[in-house]
Amino acid sequence: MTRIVIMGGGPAGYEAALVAAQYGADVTLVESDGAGGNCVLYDCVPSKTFIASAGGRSAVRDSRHLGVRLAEQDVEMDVVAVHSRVTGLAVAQSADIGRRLVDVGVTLIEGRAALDDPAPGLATHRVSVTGTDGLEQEFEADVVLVATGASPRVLPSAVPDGERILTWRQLYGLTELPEHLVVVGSGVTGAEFASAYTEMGVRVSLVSSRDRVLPSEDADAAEVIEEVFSARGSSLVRGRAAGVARDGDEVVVTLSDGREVRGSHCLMTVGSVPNTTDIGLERVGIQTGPSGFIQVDRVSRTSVSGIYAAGDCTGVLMLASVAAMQGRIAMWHALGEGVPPLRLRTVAANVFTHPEIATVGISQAEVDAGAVPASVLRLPLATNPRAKMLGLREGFVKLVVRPATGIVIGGVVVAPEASELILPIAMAVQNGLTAKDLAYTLSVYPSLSGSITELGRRLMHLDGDLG
Ligand SMILES: Cc1cc2nc3c(=O)[nH]c(=O)nc-3n(C[C@H](O)[C@H](O)[C@H](O)COP(=O)(O)OP(=O)(O)OC[C@H]3O[C@@H](n4cnc5c(N)ncnc54)[C@H](O)[C@@H]3O)c2cc1C
Ligand SMILES: NC(=O)c1ccc[n+]([C@@H]2O[C@H](COP(=O)([O-])OP(=O)(O)OC[C@H]3O[C@@H](n4cnc5c(N)ncnc54)[C@H](O)[C@@H]3O)[C@@H](O)[C@H]2O)c1
Repeated sequence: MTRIVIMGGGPAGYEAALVAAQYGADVTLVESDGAGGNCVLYDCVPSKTFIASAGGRSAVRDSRHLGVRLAEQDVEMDVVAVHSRVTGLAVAQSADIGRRLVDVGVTLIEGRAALDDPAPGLATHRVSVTGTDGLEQEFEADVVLVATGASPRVLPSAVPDGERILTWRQLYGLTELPEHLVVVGSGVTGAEFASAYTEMGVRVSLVSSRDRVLPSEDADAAEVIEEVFSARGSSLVRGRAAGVARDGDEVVVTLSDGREVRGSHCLMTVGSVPNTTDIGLERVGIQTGPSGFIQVDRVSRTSVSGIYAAGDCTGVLMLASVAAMQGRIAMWHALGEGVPPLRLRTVAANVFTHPEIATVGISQAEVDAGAVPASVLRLPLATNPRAKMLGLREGFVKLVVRPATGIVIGGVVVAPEASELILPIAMAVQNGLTAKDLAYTLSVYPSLSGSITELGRRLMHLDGDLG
């Protein structure tokens, strides 16, 4: 029986464990904080649960246009209830995952694991574990998966104190909503929290070191978010934070050009660093890149035979879905299953702002840069009958289609619940469907997804079939 030790129980680790157990391997999963890892306990799950509460308030505000009379200022956020729902749900989901792992026969150990081979180049590996109870154990393994995730990046000049200068993991300890929140960093994490707090009625200043929020996302989508953000009274401050300090009941964010942004609280969202120190990588000869990420190939192999790595510790698209797939692929590969290498081109991703931004495949930026020949068409949701009925004014659907074949290679949806609407486009990208395939699909009338089939109709001539 193949002995597998998995270090870390986030999506990469626990999904790998489920696959390995299904194949009859002897699986030990070592997790320091709780099954589900950071994803479930501190990052993805808590943030999306928090955002759901913000969405409740937005729904009340947005229903004004529909004739519902309820003053926005009368809708109060019970932040203690919100936070306790967030943490309660995270803990419950972690417990569910833990039970599932034990049910399928995985040995779950609470503790910190490190590679502990006596010398590099051995065929089997050794993992030492320091249990949360202080107990030391050693495990022999034919296969090891390193899935230790990542942690919030801390700037030496802006060290979180857990009271007013916070990482996203410390927000749920607050007993009141911030009066004025300064969010430093306008990547996905920063934009999501800036949006959620804005929707909750908090004044937000978002410090962005780049020309725009969400520099890696579709430019038209980022523009919509910036417009919504300023329409709700929050502000975007362009500049790089050089330091953050407390001044009585205030926080002062000093920008590199000397300007200051003051607020009641500061949320640091300046990225993540991989948890790859003190886990014995150098001992077995595993190389990390300049930022400390473990380098892996598309079947999750590290440079050392028998040791795989998956998820955020590899820096390959830091998403739960990708982490989980890397973990599964590692196990299929290690256990001799024929496995297709990881494909990043078909990953659907979503930014949970209000409205949401969902994307898949080739971006317009790649087309505009000449990297990929394609036609791009955008349809504002304002033209969609269902959007009109719902009173939606912002948002759009965009398709990226190959000329000559009409094959759909990318798309963007900016809409409430864009995360749900992106699936037909993701299926088209995954399966090589054409604009014509979308055009011939009967969507519900009236529906937001009707804009996707309508875009297909407008682009169907690109398949070169003059019929
Ligand atoms: C605020 C935020 C929101 C996000 N929202 C989304 C989202 O909506 N959708 C999405 O797809 N992605 C989202 N992500 C990204 C997603 O959370 C990560 O990609 C995902 O958590 C990666 O999973 P992982 O298994 O690699 O690691 P993690 O979830 O980080 O889990 C790794 C686990 O390993 C443990 N560990 C570390 N070292 C050791 C050791 N030596 N021994 C034992 N255990 C160890 C850690 O404590 C941790 O519990 C979000 C990220 C953030 C920061
Ligand atoms: N909905 C989701 O799927 C979701 C949500 C959150 C995070 N994530 C993933 O997690 C990963 C990390 O995202 P993230 O947003 O936490 O980090 P990030 O590294 O993507 O963004 C951090 C931002 O902070 C900026 N920054 C750094 N130092 C700064 C300074 N001193 N002053 C001002 N700005 C500064 C950077 O320029 C960057 O734009 C991404 O891969 C993301 O996709 C996904």
